Amino acid sequence: MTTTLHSPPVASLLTHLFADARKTDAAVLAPFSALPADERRARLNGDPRAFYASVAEAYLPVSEKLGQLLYALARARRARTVVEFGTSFGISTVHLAAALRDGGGGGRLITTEYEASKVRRAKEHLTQAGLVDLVEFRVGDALETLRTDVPDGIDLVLLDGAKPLYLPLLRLLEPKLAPGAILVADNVRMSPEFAAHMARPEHGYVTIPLPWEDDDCLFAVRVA
Ligand SMILES: C[S@@+](CC[C@H](N)C(=O)[O-])C[C@H]1O[C@@H](n2cnc3c(N)ncnc32)[C@H](O)[C@@H]1O
Repeated sequence: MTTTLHSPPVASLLTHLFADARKTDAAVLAPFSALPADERRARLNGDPRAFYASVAEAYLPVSEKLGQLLYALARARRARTVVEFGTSFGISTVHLAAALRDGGGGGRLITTEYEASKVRRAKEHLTQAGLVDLVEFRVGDALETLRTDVPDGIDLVLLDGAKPLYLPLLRLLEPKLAPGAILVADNVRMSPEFAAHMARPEHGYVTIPLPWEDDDCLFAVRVA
């Protein structure tokens, strides 16, 4: 049996998007990578809106391995309600929406992104993948776009936007999480407050770091 993720239109779209991301991001991020380390750190730790606007042409995608994991986790959870922070051009969104499709009962994936131009491209990619009907795109700052009209019983959350927002967003979404909900947070080393919060069992999560060679992720399950 072939999954939607591995079916020709989606698999070839993802192959193309990951290849384009490698090429595009190398070019877009070259001036940033050439900066002295302290300047790079200052920009990363500065105003996130300004940083992401300065690299708005970059995909900054999840890795191929993390994409596969997101699909597998959403399938294992039989997810119906998924929230994603950080749409970019929709690579992770395609993986998550494919899992909703293959879960059989449809579902709702709410994804949010600052940059309207990125959302337009993401919508095109989800349309090409035949998955756009499962996705609700919200343009703006996640702290505002996810403040209202988020359903109860969230099965899975992907945190992959501005790192200082991980903890405030967790607090915003926590009342809506289903028991046993899954959280995946990428680049957690850049969000030490969030990582410290999640590491304390009294906060209601069992967590496992996924320190892959090209990732720095936290996998967590809501157990409170
Ligand atoms: C690492 S990229 C997301 C990559 C995407 N998950 C993928 O796999 O293709 C992070 C994205 O989050 C967006 N972002 C960062 N902070 C945000 C915020 N506060 N609200 C909405 N979007 C934000 C950025 O513009 C950027 O496109």
